[in-house]
Amino acid sequence: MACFSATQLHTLLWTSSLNRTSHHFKPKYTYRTPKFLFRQKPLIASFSTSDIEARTETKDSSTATLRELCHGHVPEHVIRRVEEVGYVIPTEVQLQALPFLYSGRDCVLHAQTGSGKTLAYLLQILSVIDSQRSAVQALIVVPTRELGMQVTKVARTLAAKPSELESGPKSCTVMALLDGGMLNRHKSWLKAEPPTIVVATMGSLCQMLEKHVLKLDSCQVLVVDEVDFMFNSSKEISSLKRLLTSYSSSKNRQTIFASASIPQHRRFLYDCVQQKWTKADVVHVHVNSVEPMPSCLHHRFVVCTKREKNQVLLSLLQVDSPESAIIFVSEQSEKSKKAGNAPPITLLVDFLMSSSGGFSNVSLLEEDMNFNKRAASLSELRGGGGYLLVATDIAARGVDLPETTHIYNFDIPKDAVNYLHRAGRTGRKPFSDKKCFVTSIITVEERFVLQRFENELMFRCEQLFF
Ligand SMILES: Nc1ncnc2c1ncn2[C@@H]1O[C@H](COP(=O)(O)OP(=O)(O)OP(=O)(O)O)[C@@H](O)[C@H]1O
Repeated sequence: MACFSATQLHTLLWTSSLNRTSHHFKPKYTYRTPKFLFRQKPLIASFSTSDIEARTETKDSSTATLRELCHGHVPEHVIRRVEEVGYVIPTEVQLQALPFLYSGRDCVLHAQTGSGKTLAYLLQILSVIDSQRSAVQALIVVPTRELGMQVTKVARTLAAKPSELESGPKSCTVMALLDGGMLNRHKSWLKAEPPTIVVATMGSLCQMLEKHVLKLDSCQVLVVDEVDFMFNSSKEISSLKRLLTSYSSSKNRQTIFASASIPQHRRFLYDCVQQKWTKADVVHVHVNSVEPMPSCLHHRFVVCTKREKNQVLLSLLQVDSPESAIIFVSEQSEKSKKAGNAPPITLLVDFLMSSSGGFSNVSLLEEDMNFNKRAASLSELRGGGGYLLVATDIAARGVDLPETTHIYNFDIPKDAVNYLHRAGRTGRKPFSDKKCFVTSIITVEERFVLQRFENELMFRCEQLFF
């Protein structure tokens, strides 16, 4: 149990409660493919990382640069722009996936959070599109507006001309078609001069497709980011299947799926081929398959009662004094909403702001905020300086705030996959091994749930005692 006094805060002792030496646990969601599925020659090319290395004629991973990897595939002005932005050395997933992507194969990019999957698929898009042509040639589907805004920003940054190139080819246009956006304006834009790349949430995309405003006849690349989340969402699944099969055909496009978590991936790959979401020779690029989370993450937990949680969080923040942190809070239940209770996230923000610790700079990100407020909240954080973001799980998928060093699970994630994605909001600097911290505040009853996550995701969690 935790007790809190100012003196104790400063004499806090972090003690490991775990003496386990081995953590070779079997992930719960390892899917055993029924033998009959692969009785004949496998329909699916599913390679482990080493298989891919063996089949890829890339340079030695320690010496290849992004320029060398992109040469002959990506236009020179895009390569220069990539370098100007600061991407010089490819990450492992980029090194493994780009040769397959450039060959036109459909790919499932399955690699840790923060491993650079976005740049991998954007480079492929930029290698095939013709910026002189006015037609939607690439479509990127994302689960949230936040991720959509972020991907749009990276795509626009890479598509812009390098600073020294004033003349030269016209750069391609990128449209963000995200829920809550100004869809009427987008309709006129789509009719007048279709953009080259569209980044869309499923809801907005379907509206445009159903009204025949958006046409996918010229779409050469379709990306579904956070694919497991999309297939798991009852709201998205039927539209997504329609997009993959009715609105467009896998024969006429390259299909790329990306996520850090693809539970039962063999089953998923089998479905991809059977349902014709991809072509039969789809490649599964699985990087770091034995270590689902970045190794620079240090996982910790504190056990306390529900009533002590606020105070424990405050103590942790005072002791850690993180420069930039995200605190994850559960969404308010429908029952609590109906009862007219204040959302737990707002109560927590109020508590932090009124606490003696002086957290005046607390930002908030949750589902019920309007589009502009949500956009403003994130761009403020990206503006530089330290931040303390209190968020629901809408910030758990894909959001890239590389300065985040600490994650606090004020409420325990609902499953291991959710833990992985929340934890993955930190440790997002590909070539840095700076330690980042993920701390869960749990009750005694929740300890076994956290233990289950440890087993499934193969990590060890250290208990903090006050
Ligand atoms: N080659 C590179 N060199 C340096 N930084 C890179 C490189 N590729 C990507 N990054 C940076 O790494 C961070 C994470 O990249 P990205 O958002 O694509 O991760 P992700 O694999 O999509 O993660 P998630 O699964 O959490 O969505 C970003 O800040 C990005 O700018």
